[in-house]
Amino acid sequence: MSHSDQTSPLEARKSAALSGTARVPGDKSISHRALILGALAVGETRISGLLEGQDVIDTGKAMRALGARVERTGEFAWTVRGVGVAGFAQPEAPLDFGNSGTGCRLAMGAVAGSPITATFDGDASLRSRPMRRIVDPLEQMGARVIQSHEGGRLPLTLQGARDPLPITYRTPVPSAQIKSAVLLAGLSAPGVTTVIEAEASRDHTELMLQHFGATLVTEPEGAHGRKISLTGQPELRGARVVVPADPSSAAFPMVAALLVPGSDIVLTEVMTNPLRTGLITTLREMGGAIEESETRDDTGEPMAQFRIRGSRLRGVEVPPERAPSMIDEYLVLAVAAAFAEGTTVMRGLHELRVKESDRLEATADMLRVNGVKVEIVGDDLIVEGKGHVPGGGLVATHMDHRIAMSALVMGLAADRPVKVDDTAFIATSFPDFVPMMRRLGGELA
Ligand SMILES: O=C(O)C1=C[C@@H](OP(=O)(O)O)[C@@H](O)[C@H](O)C1
Ligand SMILES: C=C(OP(=O)(O)O)C(=O)O
Repeated sequence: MSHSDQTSPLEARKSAALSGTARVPGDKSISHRALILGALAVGETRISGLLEGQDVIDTGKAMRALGARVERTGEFAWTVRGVGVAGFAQPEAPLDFGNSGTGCRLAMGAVAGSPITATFDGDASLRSRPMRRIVDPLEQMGARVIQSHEGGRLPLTLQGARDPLPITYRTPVPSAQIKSAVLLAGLSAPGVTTVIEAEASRDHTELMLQHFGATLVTEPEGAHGRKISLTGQPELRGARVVVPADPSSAAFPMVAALLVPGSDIVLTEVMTNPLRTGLITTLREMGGAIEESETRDDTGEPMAQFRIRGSRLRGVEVPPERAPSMIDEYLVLAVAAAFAEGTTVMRGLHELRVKESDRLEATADMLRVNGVKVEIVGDDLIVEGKGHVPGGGLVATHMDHRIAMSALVMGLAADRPVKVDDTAFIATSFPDFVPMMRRLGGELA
């Protein structure tokens, strides 16, 4: 992304009651998958509601470089003409995934099942993130790392397998990115590729693979896990994909409306896949007034409308098994916890350390510089809620969109303004965050 050399700070101030109706942009996870499966399918895939954030745009560019035809046909409307399973062309230049772990890791899986060699790269944040977790299973399937930076990090050159082997793989951590990479590579292997996860992670890849014509069976595994078996070498056929609004983006106006007294907002068409709704469960346990209506399930993923009203929140304990269903939402939950009465304990957050930034440390710093008492104990985050937040701090974004948005939400309700050093990365996942929050009444300047 070119914006890493220009920073744009912003300040959020205590705002009057938020009101209005908004639809946040399309879901990021589904948008990446629609482009990648469209590129692996035969025929045309028509996507509506695609997230036009930089992360997804970078995935679209990579699919083009691998031989797919990717075109924008209208606002949030895109078509992809795919090359078929294992049909990727050799890219001429390194594939640049910018800030996006999802785009990069899912594309690695897809490339691992094609007889080509591709170099994967990204910005300084993505270059610092672990890739061994992805290439380990892909090497078991026959792909080979030709070159990588220290510790298996980007830039990394991967040679796809000529004859990929189907494997059974137990993911070492709950991660939809690892699971998806193995399944996408498994598309070109003969026989059944199986992924076993001890805790279920988001299942958009599984649902969309079936929508594109693959045969896949999901069974329960233990108390919270799943076993997913994909039959290899299907003919994927281009399909129509309707992308619902992203619950991870909806989280920001949702928490803002709970925190700013007297607020009353509506968020429409928010995806409600149960593997993504941990934040809503938690905010309701804290006493948040969140009403769901107009639930629909006609486009492959469920969605609903939410009315959110200003609420007095109380501290809660969030169990570790809930983490996969709200992994990207802990930053903004920590903000809600800071405004609650009482202590909130969020358990089992080790995966937060390997996101766009070390989100465990960054969240603690964000709260501390704004006068909130917070502690990290092992993998747990403990926030002492005092019913209000002093604010007045400058928050370091660390190339992480969710830190920037969380800090700005905090500033809308804190006693004194909260400033972030750089808002540029918000464009990776929620390009119209600032104008949308302003339309709802948020004071951002
Ligand atoms: O598969 C996906 O679309 C994603 C999976 C999660 O990452 P992990 O698989 O690393 O947990 C999440 O944090 C990311 O924003 C999107
Ligand atoms: C972790 C995230 O994304 P990614 O892994 O795709 O960079 C996120 O959007 O919060």
